[in-house]
Amino acid sequence: MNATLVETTSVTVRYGTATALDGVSIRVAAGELVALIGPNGAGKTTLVNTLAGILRPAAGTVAVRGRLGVVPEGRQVFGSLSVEDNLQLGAWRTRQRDTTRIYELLPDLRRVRRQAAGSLSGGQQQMVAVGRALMGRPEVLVIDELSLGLGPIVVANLAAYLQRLNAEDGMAVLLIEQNARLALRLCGRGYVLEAGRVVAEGPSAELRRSPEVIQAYLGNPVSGPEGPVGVP
Ligand SMILES: Nc1ncnc2c1ncn2[C@@H]1O[C@H](COP(=O)(O)OP(=O)(O)OP(=O)(O)O)[C@@H](O)[C@H]1O
Repeated sequence: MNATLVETTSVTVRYGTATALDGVSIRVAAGELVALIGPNGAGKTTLVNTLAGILRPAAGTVAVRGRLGVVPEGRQVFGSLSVEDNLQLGAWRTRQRDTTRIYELLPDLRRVRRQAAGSLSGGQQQMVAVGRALMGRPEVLVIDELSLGLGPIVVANLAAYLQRLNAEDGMAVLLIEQNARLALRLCGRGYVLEAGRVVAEGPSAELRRSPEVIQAYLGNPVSGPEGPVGVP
């Protein structure tokens, strides 16, 4: 079994008296693509912020053993800064400021590298957010809603970049998504989070056959092997 990079064990997180995560245990090993799906309010962003160390669990443990990169919900690019400067900010930890590899991976960004990030489309801003996280050379990338507000072609392109990074660099990904169809196609394994609890987990192929998952998230069975992701 590959080394564990990210692991939560029975993690509970509260906002005041409200429990947002209730005994959540998940694991991401080196080289894995892992999906975490769930409806609005399930606790997905709370989990991301807990992994990032922004929130502290009331109970349980969080272990992050590899370099962690985070693409936060809503992208949070610096709108008045150029694309290049946004990417450079991602190098604060490694101080390796060479953006060549990022533009190789995300060639659409090269063309707009001098533009203010705030003037870009939603899809381009999401690429900036991904590129900025990649500048930290993460061993595991946590993405909070890759597909939010983006068209299917942009999402398919971004998914293909993630597959490439996973295949070429062995980067692990924890993909947190409301688009279950996309997440369970892209990732080999997944978790279903509902009302702060993991209610199902396993290989994506099994989750895609689960009547509960089909009813709640997919609408109809999704067949075929994992990726490459076409139209989500
Ligand atoms: N700052 C906060 N203060 C109080 N309650 C919060 C806070 N942030 C989130 N919550 C509550 O915690 C629960 C989980 O919220 P969270 O944002 O983690 O869910 P989510 O799965 O990311 O939802 P979405 O898909 O809508 O972004 C929700 O019931 C939410 O109302």
